[in-house]
Amino acid sequence: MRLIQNMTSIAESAPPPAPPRAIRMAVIGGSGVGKTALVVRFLTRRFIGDYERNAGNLYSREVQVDGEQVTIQVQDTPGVEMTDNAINLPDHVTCSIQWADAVVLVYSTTDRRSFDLIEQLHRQVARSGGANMPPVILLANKSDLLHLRRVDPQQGQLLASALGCSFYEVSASEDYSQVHQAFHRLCRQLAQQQQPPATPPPPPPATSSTEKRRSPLIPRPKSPNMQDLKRRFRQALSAKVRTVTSV
Ligand SMILES: Nc1nc2c(ncn2[C@@H]2O[C@H](COP(=O)(O)OP(=O)(O)OP(=O)(O)O)[C@@H](O)[C@H]2O)c(=O)[nH]1
Repeated sequence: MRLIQNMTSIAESAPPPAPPRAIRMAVIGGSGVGKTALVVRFLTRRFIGDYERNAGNLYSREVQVDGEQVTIQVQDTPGVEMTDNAINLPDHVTCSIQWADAVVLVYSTTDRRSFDLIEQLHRQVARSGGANMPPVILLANKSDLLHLRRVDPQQGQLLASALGCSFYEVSASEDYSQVHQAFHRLCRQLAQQQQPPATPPPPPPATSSTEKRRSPLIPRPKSPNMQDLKRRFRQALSAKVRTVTSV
């Protein structure tokens, strides 16, 4: 009975399990390129044909990444427009770029203007990330609409290579596996980046040649223990008494 009580109190005092790690992604691109369709497809497997114009919804879902339970937060953003060769970046998009750990840039294969936006959007991400540039992937959506194609796959691939990011041509409406593969790869990339290093960092270099680092093989000098101190104290005292009595 007591054993059971003890076990219960141990179980009660155990710390609660840590919440799953969160991965934050922002999906950015021109208007109507299929940002919402892609996010919903990735998170729910479903393609829903019609959405209201996007005001910037945040989606959240727990998924398995390399065996680890991870919370993915995906920020859908309003479409970016271009006027007179300059992009008009809504505040929501700027904030989402700053917030995100990773960015998904999207254009539509049927919309040349959405493709032309990508370079400038990437520049914004780079400017915002500074030295900590977040990982980016480039998605060319609506690949099923062959008769309406305005951007060749090679052009997308070339642009992605120039920007140093991965490239996927996908169709939110026709192919779940492509969409999943693209987003999932980004999740893995992020999860690996966020892992603490597997090996301990190397020791700092010695500041001068005369300064020697303590080798783990050289034993530390022992500090005297209490027994030892008491013994030495008694010895000193009896020696003193002997000298006093001998005077
Ligand atoms: N054929 C086809 N249509 C798609 C695909 N993806 C999205 N669509 C359609 O494209 C339209 C726009 O899709 P959305 O997901 O609303 O695009 P968005 O980029 O979120 O749009 P905004 O919020 O207005 O910027 C919708 O009618 C979708 O059904 C696709 O892969 N293939």
